Amino acid sequence: MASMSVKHAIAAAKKLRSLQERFNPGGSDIYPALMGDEAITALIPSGNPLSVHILMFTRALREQGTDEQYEKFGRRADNNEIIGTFAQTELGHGTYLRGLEARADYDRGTEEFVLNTPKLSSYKWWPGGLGQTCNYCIFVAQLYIDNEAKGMAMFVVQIRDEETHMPLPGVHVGEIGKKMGLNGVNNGFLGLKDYRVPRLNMLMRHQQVLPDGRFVKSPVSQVSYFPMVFVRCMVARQNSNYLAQAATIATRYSVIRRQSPIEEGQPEPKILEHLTQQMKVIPEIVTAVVYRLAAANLQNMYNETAEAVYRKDFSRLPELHALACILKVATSYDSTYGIERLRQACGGHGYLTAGNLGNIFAMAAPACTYEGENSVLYLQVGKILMKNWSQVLAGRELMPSMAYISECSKMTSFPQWTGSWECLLKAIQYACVGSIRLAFQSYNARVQSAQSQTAAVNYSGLELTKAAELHGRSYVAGNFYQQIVNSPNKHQRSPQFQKVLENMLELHLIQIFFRHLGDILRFIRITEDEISALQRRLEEVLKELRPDAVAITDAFDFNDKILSSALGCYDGNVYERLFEAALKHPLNRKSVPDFFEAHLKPFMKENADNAKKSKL
Ligand SMILES: CCCCCCCCCC/C=C\CCCCCC(=O)SCCNC(=O)CCNC(=O)[C@H](O)C(C)(C)COP(=O)(O)OP(=O)(O)OC[C@H]1O[C@@H](n2cnc3c(N)ncnc32)[C@H](O)[C@@H]1OP(=O)(O)O
Ligand SMILES: Cc1cc2nc3c(=O)[nH]c(=O)nc-3n(C[C@H](O)[C@H](O)[C@H](O)COP(=O)(O)OP(=O)(O)OC[C@H]3O[C@@H](n4cnc5c(N)ncnc54)[C@H](O)[C@@H]3O)c2cc1C
Repeated sequence: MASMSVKHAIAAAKKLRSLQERFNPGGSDIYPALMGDEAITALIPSGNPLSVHILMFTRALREQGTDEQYEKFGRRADNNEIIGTFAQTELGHGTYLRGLEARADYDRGTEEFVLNTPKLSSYKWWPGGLGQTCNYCIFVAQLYIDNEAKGMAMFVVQIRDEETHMPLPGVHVGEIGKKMGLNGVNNGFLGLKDYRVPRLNMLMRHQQVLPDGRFVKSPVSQVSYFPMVFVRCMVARQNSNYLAQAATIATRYSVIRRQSPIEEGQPEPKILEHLTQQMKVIPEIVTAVVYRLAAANLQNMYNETAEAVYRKDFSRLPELHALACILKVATSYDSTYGIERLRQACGGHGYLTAGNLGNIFAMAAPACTYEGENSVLYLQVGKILMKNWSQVLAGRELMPSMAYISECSKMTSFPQWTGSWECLLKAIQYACVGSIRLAFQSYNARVQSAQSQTAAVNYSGLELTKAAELHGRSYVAGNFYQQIVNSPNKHQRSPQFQKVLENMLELHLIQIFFRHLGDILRFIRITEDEISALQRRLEEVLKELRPDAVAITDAFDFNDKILSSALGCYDGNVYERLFEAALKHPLNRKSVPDFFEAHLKPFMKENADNAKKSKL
């Protein structure tokens, strides 16, 4: 499987090169890379062994290395002359970066770094492509000068001979084993023993070690985390894509499959006529659209911030970090749960490999873990919200994506309930700010009672993650509302198209309202009649969107090869394709399976003989 994946990945990387030359000759524009990776990722159901090379290795060389280091390593990596990965996570640590054990000791006598993974737990473990594909990596280690820890640093390390691909002396490298999915990625392990690299193999755009061993600190230590921010932004886009693929499959299947008359004596309807089926499928279509728009916004913010960082302007890093965390978590959680809901909406056939929903789930699910485990990133955002609440209390302005927090903090109570879109959006934001306030009271009380910040974060963790989740909902719903209601190109849309978009906004806001009704009722008084009115509107908007469901998913424009699903094929010949896939199963090559003579027949005969004996 790994070699097949590498073969496909190389073919797509060549396509990527031609895309790059067509779209942006000689440039390093990321979009062809992403499209290439999107195509590679979609066309290789077992995952792309070059993903981390494309998305992290090449970018770290560009963003963390000096111009000279880019010339020496980065250009060859961009040109796929060398293939690398990003080796940060260890067997013993993934989340807690300050606990990483791999070390780099500076030897001023030879102007080299001596790299070691001192214990088994220090082995790098998980990096994509590390097992067999890569001959280089970015090796993340704790930097030591005269045995004094200086923090994390990144090193360009060659791990295999470029001609023979043999591991170099001092390198212990291999595959970590079978996973739930992505088994074409050859995630690997890496141990280094007294492995020496020249001083100039440490990426030094932001921090330096001079020949005499003097250390020049980075102006902003977090800029070394920047490669992770990029992938978090990509996860938001990638996982909204996976959800869109699953929604396309389930929607098409739901208008082919007929089951259970709604009226006695009537013919069996398409299952998408059942209201409960509409509630399983249509909200997922809308969620895919909502996150695709949010991910595009985030991508633009990433590009602007990356350019600013290149100019040593780090001012927008904190906001990008907060948004990248919140969107990576929200899209990976909601897409993973959504794909499973869509699989279940396809009944038994949804469980067949030929439907491909299981594989899409297996591709989407690890995004809840990699690039920052989701609850850890929620806690990270919770901490940032605490800092921002202190700013609110001090009357200071907040970053643009948190401006609503200041506005809501000035409201002494929630205005008269109208049920309008603005009202629903404000309710979600108001509940978020109420949750932030409560979390802050708990957190601050702990800090005031002499608990350390880290301990206070831990013991306030449930409230911090709730506040973070509601902040994510507020940001995503607010972004969708702006794009539908206040977009500058709204007038270019046909009235019919605008109506479909507004129906999607209606559904998204009501769905989020009901999902967080408990959180909202904690801070806002809403009557039973007002809630029942929203229930009616939910049923109504599902009915309104039902006729557009297929057209919206067709607009995602996935061809049959990308969907790779007998349930979601464009021509709708589901049963013929399921049967065709079944007949291809190896067990159907013979009428009598080999195990009959070897196992089943003796087993049945032994039971029959025993039965006869017991009668005698
Ligand atoms: C479909 C189209 C797209 C095409 C396909 C795209 C596919 C994309 C996805 C698939 C690709 C590849 C496959 C998967 C690759 C996966 C690769 C990996 O997993 S790499 C390893 C990832 N590991 C992590 O993410 C580690 C998680 N841990 C952390 O990030 C940090 O430990 C922490 C943030 C949890 C804690 O940071 P720490 O410094 O230890 O401590 P503090 O929390 O106190 O933070 C101090 C200070 O720094 C700020 N901060 C933290 N992180 C960042 C950051 N990233 N950027 C900016 N600022 C940061 C934090 O807010 C604090 O600030 P203060 O002001 O001091 O409070
Ligand atoms: C498919 C895949 C691909 C990957 N690719 C790469 C790669 O290319 N390069 C790379 O370097 N890494 C890679 N990783 C590793 C990935 O980045 C880590 O698995 C991830 O960062 C989580 O760290 P961990 O595995 O140590 O989990 P842990 O941090 O051990 O998490 C276990 C549990 O502990 C909890 N926990 C941890 N810390 C805290 C805390 N402070 N507060 C509360 N709870 C906490 C977590 O929430 C979680 O529930 C990959 C992982 C996967 C699954």
